[in-house]
Amino acid sequence: MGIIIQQVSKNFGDFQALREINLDVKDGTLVALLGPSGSGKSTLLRTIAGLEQPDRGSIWINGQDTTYLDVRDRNIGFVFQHYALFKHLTVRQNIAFGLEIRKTPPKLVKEKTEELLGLIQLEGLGNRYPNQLSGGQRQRVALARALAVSPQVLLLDEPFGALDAKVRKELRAWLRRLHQEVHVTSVFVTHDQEEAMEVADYIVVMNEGKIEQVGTPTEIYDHPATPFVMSFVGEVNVLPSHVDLIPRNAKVREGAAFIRPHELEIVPLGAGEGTPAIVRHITHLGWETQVELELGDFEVTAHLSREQFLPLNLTLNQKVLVRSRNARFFSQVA
Ligand SMILES: Nc1ncnc2c1ncn2[C@@H]1O[C@H](COP(=O)(O)OP(=O)(O)OP(=O)(O)O)[C@@H](O)[C@H]1O
Repeated sequence: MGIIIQQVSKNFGDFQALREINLDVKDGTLVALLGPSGSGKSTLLRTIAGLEQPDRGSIWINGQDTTYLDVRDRNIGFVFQHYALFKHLTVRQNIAFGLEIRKTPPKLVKEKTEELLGLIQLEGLGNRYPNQLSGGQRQRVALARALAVSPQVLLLDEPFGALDAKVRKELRAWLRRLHQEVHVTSVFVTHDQEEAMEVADYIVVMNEGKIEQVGTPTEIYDHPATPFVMSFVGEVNVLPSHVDLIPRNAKVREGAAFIRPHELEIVPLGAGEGTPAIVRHITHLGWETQVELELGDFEVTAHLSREQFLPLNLTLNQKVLVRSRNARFFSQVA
């Protein structure tokens, strides 16, 4: 079951926001729509929700054709970037709201509300008002409110976008655990590749209204299907394929070579094979060090772990050798 999107296109005037999207979101999975601003992520999410109508194509939710079904009849839970809690209701009343307007018996409302307060780990804060909560707590309440009515599908549009980096990171881990408990089919929009990697079972990479690739976080990172995906889901050096530092065992193809910074190795002069390079900048990033190197006409960026970096004793303008453990080739550049 889950969500099946078939040949969905959507125009805003002359602008094509979605181009023949085909996507299968398996039942009970958490899928991230990842892409740069304007790539069509929110439009696709809003189309699944019924807040936008596709111009062509169809959307099936749990076996039902919902393409033209009213938004209220889709039984979808929605969480937006900006907390849409009712200010004049307490946390408990906010969570209970959807159940009460559905005329759920009071005993059931109470049970469900307490269960959800436990699930979002805010048991002690049920009587507070939204303005007495932190941003992260408010988003947890928004999620509980969306889950209260047992939606068939949960849609989240940059739910942690307005929060600071530390809280975002905590909430990602929390959402992952929560999803493992509730297993509702969920689609999550983000432009943050780290967030998508950490939270999702599958990532859908979007660009200019099209899907570039669908895969697990590991598949997307290790086997990017296009230069766009390779560049979007992590840093990358793009070099002409004839450049020397490409590993000998790599099958050199036409086009450009894509090398991740952590795939580069630095070797002291005389200590092995490699392409001569000059150290131009060293930046300490905490758990790793970024070294920018000049190789004739090109610059490359290497990321070294502390263990790799310290024994090298690198200094600015030092001559070194550089080589790559890996490279991928694409015929066109992103
Ligand atoms: N109601 C609308 N009318 C006209 N153009 C729109 C409308 N909604 C979206 N668009 C355009 O469609 C494109 C895709 O927008 P969308 O919001 O889906 O992108 P996104 O990938 O979610 O970007 P962001 O991360 O910035 O939210 C954008 O160029 C946007 O300007």
